[in-house]
Amino acid sequence: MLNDEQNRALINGPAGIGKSTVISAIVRSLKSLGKAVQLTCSTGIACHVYDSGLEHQDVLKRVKCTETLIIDKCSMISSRTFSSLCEIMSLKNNDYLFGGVQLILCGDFLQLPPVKDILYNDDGSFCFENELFDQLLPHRIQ
Ligand SMILES: Nc1ncnc2c1ncn2[C@@H]1O[C@H](COP(=O)(O)OP(=O)(O)OP(=O)(O)O)[C@@H](O)[C@H]1O
Repeated sequence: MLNDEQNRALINGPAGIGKSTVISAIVRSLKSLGKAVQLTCSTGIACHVYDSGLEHQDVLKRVKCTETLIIDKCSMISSRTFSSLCEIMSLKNNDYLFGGVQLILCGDFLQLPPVKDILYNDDGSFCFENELFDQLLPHRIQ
């Protein structure tokens, strides 16, 4: 389990290796410790950020109470969406990237890539191509 000094992690591996199983175990463990965990995936994030139908206040409340944010299928999170998420999470605490929440990304960058979206000026580049990614996670994707 991650401690306070291991505040962020990338769980990366090929299809069927057991990433989602590990995530489920992490969620169970963190919840048993009383942590406020939000688990979502790339399609879920699209729903929450753009067209979830939730009242803004509901999203804001959820952002502010989140202690750990887990994003599964992160290969489909574009660089632009990653920046947007970072901005949204800064509503919790503007002093830290992603509002200072514990961030756990999970996925396989050799599976589905982000979807390009001209309407949102999204060129479909990967989240790991975003400079914020380097600041948040020291991992290198080649
Ligand atoms: N330690 C393990 N021992 C045996 N089976 C496992 C183990 N971990 C996971 N599995 C099984 O392997 C299968 C794939 O696991 P899981 O869905 O977690 O993989 P994944 O890496 O998330 O896959 P994908 O990238 O395709 O979403 C599941 O049926 C799961 O129950």
